[in-house]
Amino acid sequence: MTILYNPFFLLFITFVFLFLFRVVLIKTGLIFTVKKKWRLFEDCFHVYQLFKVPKFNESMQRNQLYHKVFVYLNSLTSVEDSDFTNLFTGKKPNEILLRLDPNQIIEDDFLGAKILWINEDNNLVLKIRKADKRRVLRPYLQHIHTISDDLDEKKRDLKLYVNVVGHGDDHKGRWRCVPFTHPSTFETIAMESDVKNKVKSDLESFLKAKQYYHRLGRVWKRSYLLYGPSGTGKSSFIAALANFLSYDVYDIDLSKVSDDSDLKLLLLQSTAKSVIVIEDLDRYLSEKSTAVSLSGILNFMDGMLTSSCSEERVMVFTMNGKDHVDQAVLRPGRIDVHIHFPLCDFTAFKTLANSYLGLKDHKLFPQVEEIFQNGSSLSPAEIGELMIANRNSPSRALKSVIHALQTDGDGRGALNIGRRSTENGPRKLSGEMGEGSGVFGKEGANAVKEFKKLYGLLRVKSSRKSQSFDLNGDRKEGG
Ligand SMILES: Nc1ncnc2c1ncn2[C@@H]1O[C@H](COP(=O)(O)OP(=O)(O)OP(=O)(O)O)[C@@H](O)[C@H]1O
Ligand SMILES: [Mg+2]
Repeated sequence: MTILYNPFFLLFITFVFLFLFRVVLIKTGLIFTVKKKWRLFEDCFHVYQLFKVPKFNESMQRNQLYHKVFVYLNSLTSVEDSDFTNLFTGKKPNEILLRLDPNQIIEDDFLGAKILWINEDNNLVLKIRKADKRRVLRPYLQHIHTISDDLDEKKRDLKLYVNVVGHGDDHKGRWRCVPFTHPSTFETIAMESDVKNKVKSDLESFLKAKQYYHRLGRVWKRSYLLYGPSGTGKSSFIAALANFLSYDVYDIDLSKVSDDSDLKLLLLQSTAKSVIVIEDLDRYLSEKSTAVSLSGILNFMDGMLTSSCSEERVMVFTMNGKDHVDQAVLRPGRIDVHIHFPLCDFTAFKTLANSYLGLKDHKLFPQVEEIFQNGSSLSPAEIGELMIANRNSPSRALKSVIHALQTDGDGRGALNIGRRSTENGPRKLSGEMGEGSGVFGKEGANAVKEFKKLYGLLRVKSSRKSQSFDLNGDRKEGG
C-alpha cells in the first residue's frame, strides 16, 4: 500500500487522469457544449437589437442588400461549422457549395463584436448587441458590400478585348470584346511549382497593397515580362493569370496602333481590374513594325494615363528574348517581375506526360531523361502536340517524343542555355520581392556547346538547386 504515498506514483496518476480528461473533452465534443451553454448564459446579461433585411421591397422587387448579405454569409467559414448547412454541387467539376438553410443561425465577428444572422423565410435577420451597434453597424454593412462585390466579380464571365484599327472620331471606342473562355490555369502549365507559387503570392500581395502604392504616390500596377522561345507557354500563362485574378484581358496589337497618342487612348479606354497584354514586344521594337515610338511605349508602360491611378492593373509583355531590348524598357518599375520560359526539361516533360497521357511513370522515362541530360530539348508545345496525336498509345507517344528529341531537338537544350547566358536585364537586389522586382525561373547560366556533355551534369544540379527563383538573375552553378 505504501506505493499510494509515493509522490512519483501520484504524479503519474495525475498525468494519466489529465490526459484522459482531455481526450474525453475533445472526443465527445463536451467542450463545445460547455462553450455553447456559457454563451447562452452570457447573453442573458446583454440587450440585443434586431435588424431585418427582407428579400423583396414593398413593390415586390428584389432587395439588393439581401442578395449581398446572402452572398457574404455563404462565404463565411463559420457556415462550415454551423448545423444544417446545405451542400450543393457547383458549376465547376467537383465543386461543392455551402448554402444556408432556413432558420439556420450563423455567427460572425467584426471589429471584436459578435454578430448573429438568422435565415428566416424571405428575411435575413441581423442580431447585434446594443452596446456594439453604434460602433460597428455601419462599417460592418460597408464591409459586407465590399466583400460581396468582390465575390460577384470573381463569378462573372471574363472578357477578351482586342484593339481594332481606329477611325477618327469613333465613338464606340477602339476595343472590341468577346467572351474570354481560355481554360488555362496555373495547374495546367508545366513549369516549376516554386515559380508558380511565387507568382501567385506576388499577385496576392499586390492586390492587397492599394494603400501602400497610394502612399508612395505610385500607380497601382504590376508589370510582368514573360520571355522564352516559342511554344513554351507564355500566352497560356497570361490566360492562367487572368483566370486566377478573374480579370478581363486587353490584348494590344501594336500593328493596329496608329501613333503614341492612339496607344494612350487605348490605355485610357481600358477598365480597372484588367490584364493589359502586349505580345512579342521585342519583335515590334527591333523590326520597328509599329507606328508607336519607343518613348510612346515607355510612357505606356509607366501607366501614368490610366483613368484612375488607384485602380489596379496588371501589365504583361512577352518576348522571345530580351538580349537586344533597350534597357529602359526593362528597368525595374517598368518591368517588376521577369519570368523565364525555358524549353522542356525532364521535370516539365513528366508534368506533360502526366496531364496529356495520364502517365506517372513508364519504362521509357529513363531513356527520355538521358536524352534531356545530353542537352536535347523541344518546346512544351512540340512535345504536347506529339502526345495529343498519340494519346491512345502512351508507349507510341513516348517513342515519338524520343525520336523527335533525337532528331529535331538535338542541341536545343544546349542552345537554350547558351542563349540564356547572354540574356541580360536589370539585376535584382535580394529582398526586393514583394513590392520590388524579381526574376522567376532558371536563367543566367554560362555554357557553350563544347560543354554539352557537362551540361547534362549541370542540369541535374540545377534542377535541384534552382527550385527557388533567383532575384540576382544568376545561377551560381552555371558560372
Ligand atoms: N509550359 C507548358 N505547359 C503546358 N502546356 C504548354 C506549355 N507550353 C506550351 N504549352 C502548350 O503549347 C501550346 C502553345 O503554347 P503558348 O501559345 O502558350 O506558347 P507561347 O510561349 O506563347 O508561344 P509563342 O511565343 O509562339 O507565342 C499551348 O496549347 C499550350 O497548351
Ligand atoms: Mg504566345
